[in-house]
Amino acid sequence: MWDSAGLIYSGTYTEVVNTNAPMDTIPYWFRGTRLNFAENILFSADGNDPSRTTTRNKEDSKIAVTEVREGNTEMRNMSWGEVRRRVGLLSNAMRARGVKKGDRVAVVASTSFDTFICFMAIVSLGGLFSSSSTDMGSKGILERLLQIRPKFLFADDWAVYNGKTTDLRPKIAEIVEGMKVVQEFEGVVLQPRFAGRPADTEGVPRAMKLEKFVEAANGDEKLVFERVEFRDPFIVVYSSGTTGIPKCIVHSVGGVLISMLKEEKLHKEMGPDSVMLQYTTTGWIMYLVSIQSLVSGSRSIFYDGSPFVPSPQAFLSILSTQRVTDFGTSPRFLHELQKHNITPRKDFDLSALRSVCTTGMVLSNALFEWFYDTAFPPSVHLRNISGGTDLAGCFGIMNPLEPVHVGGCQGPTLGTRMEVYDSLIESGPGRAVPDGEPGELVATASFPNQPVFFWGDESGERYHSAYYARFPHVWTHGDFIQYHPVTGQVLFLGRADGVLNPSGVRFGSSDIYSVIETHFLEVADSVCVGQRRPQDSDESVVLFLKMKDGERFTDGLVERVKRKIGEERSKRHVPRYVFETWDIPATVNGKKVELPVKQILSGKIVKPSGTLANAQSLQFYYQFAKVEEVLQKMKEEKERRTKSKL
Ligand SMILES: CC(=O)CC(=O)SCCNC(=O)CCNC(=O)[C@H](O)C(C)(C)COP(=O)(O)OP(=O)(O)OC[C@H]1O[C@@H](n2cnc3c(N)ncnc32)[C@H](O)[C@@H]1OP(=O)(O)O
Repeated sequence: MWDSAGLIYSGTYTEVVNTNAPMDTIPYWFRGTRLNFAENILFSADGNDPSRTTTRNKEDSKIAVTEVREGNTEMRNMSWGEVRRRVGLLSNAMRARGVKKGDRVAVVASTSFDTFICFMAIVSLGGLFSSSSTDMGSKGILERLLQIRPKFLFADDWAVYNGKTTDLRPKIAEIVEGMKVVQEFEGVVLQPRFAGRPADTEGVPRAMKLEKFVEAANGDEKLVFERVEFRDPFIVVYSSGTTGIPKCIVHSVGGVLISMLKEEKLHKEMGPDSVMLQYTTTGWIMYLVSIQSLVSGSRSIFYDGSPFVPSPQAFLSILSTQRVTDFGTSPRFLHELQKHNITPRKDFDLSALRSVCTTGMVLSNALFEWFYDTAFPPSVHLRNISGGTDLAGCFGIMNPLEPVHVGGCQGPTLGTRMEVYDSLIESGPGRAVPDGEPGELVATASFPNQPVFFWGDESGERYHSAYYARFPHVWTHGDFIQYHPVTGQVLFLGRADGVLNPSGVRFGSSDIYSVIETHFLEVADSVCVGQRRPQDSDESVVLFLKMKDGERFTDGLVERVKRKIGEERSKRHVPRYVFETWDIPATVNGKKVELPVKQILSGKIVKPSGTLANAQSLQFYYQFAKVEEVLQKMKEEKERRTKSKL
């Protein structure tokens, strides 16, 4: 890949990687080379000299990015020339305001041009970019920002989603208040959601408008790229587990670039004529995917808003009007189309469309069938992929050389030694299962896009325990998988941990527990799991509350819990069901155990592990495998009580 990828870099390496170093020591790849992320996105390499750049396939007048806002009424193009000029201007403004290599700039914003320009500007200086979406609550955002301590926060002034317009300034003001303790934080830059109509900064302390911020560049649009070492960091992304604050996962410039080029060139065959529309918010790793397609000179369309408003058809019409070649979406979106009998191939000109990529949750077999039987032209490549934030890439991925079979992903990604380990082995050296049997997804050798560290985790302990605690020197990803014995496709059978995943939006149960622990002192303990039974098309989040002695579980409490989670995290975090429980399974060491509860709710019979201190507690949860019956009983009970009161 190094020789053929077309990277822009300087320096040379003597060793690709030390293959004798265990992967948990995060071996150095391509040591001695220097490169810049933004430079590789904004230019192409000169074929004769990789340290020189050209604008080949990225000519000044060619359209680089298109911005489409909910409802399709706001649609704008930006050429490569303008992108470069605006990145130059903003990066010079940042430099003039003291931003330098290693500094962090965060955004809370939509997938707009402004966010993209900001991303490129900070990384052109050798700084780190980090984005959160506007639907996140201020508490969740602060948990991230207080860890990474950005110099500036770029934030949208307004958001439009589901037909609703929200003034984000009160939320931003709360964030600024929370950031008081961060010495290096210089303030907020408000990005205008409505082009040419920036909101005033009143009510938001330490804020200035974007147009004011760029004045510091004095009109200087010249781009100067700081080439950094291959494994220097350029982005921080986040994931939450079952305990503690979010993990701030730091990825390296070189690792992600080479992995991206591998995906774009070999797995996806993207080129300068490709047009990519990836539906995402800035809070998901798919945002990086919407940027990565630019590396090969493709055009990327940034959509902002709900794909269902004003109608799924309005959203789908972008595929034909913009001649989209590669569309990225989610199983949940395809399911909605199927549910509403929408057949894109009948209603739209999809002659440009080459592929539809789905990710985030398992794509059901029924959707594979529907996709080809009913919905999309047979020539379109259905590409289901799986990977994640932790690797800014994929484990299971598309393969243009082989057929698509129903279920899972076509195969493993190149350059990553992915294996399946026996899931019954809980610790100590792992063992690969015989071919075709299910087990834990692991990586047994270093790959370039391993994250380099977690921000703020000086000892490396959190990093180590996130991936390497189960099997020594082996990355355990947390997915149960199986290679199909005949086709070799990778079947994803579910998460091996308590990560929640409704509609493909992932978050950790700790996001929920911290809200309960902070605001609901009448609750003694809680357990939050995802329920997805064979008959369910999506995962439901179910929260159980154990009340303190003498405290009552009431409808009012449920309502307050849901409201608070919505405010502090996001509406996407709000549990579908909240029930009372009497006991929460825990290990003999007192650690709450979610997995058996999740499995029971999802219709499985669980053999309790010997490490459970209160195995009998599991019995209570079996009734919720038929949650509809529980709800019906509760309703009847309530009616009976109301009647007897009357
Ligand atoms: C390689 C890998 O493996 C990597 C990955 O997995 S990356 C993760 C990939 N995941 C995905 O792509 C996720 C796919 N899912 C989706 O895109 C969305 O669930 C969906 C768009 C399909 C569903 O949308 P939806 O039905 O509107 O629900 P959702 O978007 O969840 O909205 C829920 C609530 O949040 C609100 N909301 C969402 N975004 C908002 C925003 N920016 N501002 C304000 N409110 C917002 C909505 O208004 C809604 O509230 P109301 O009910 O009061 O209206």
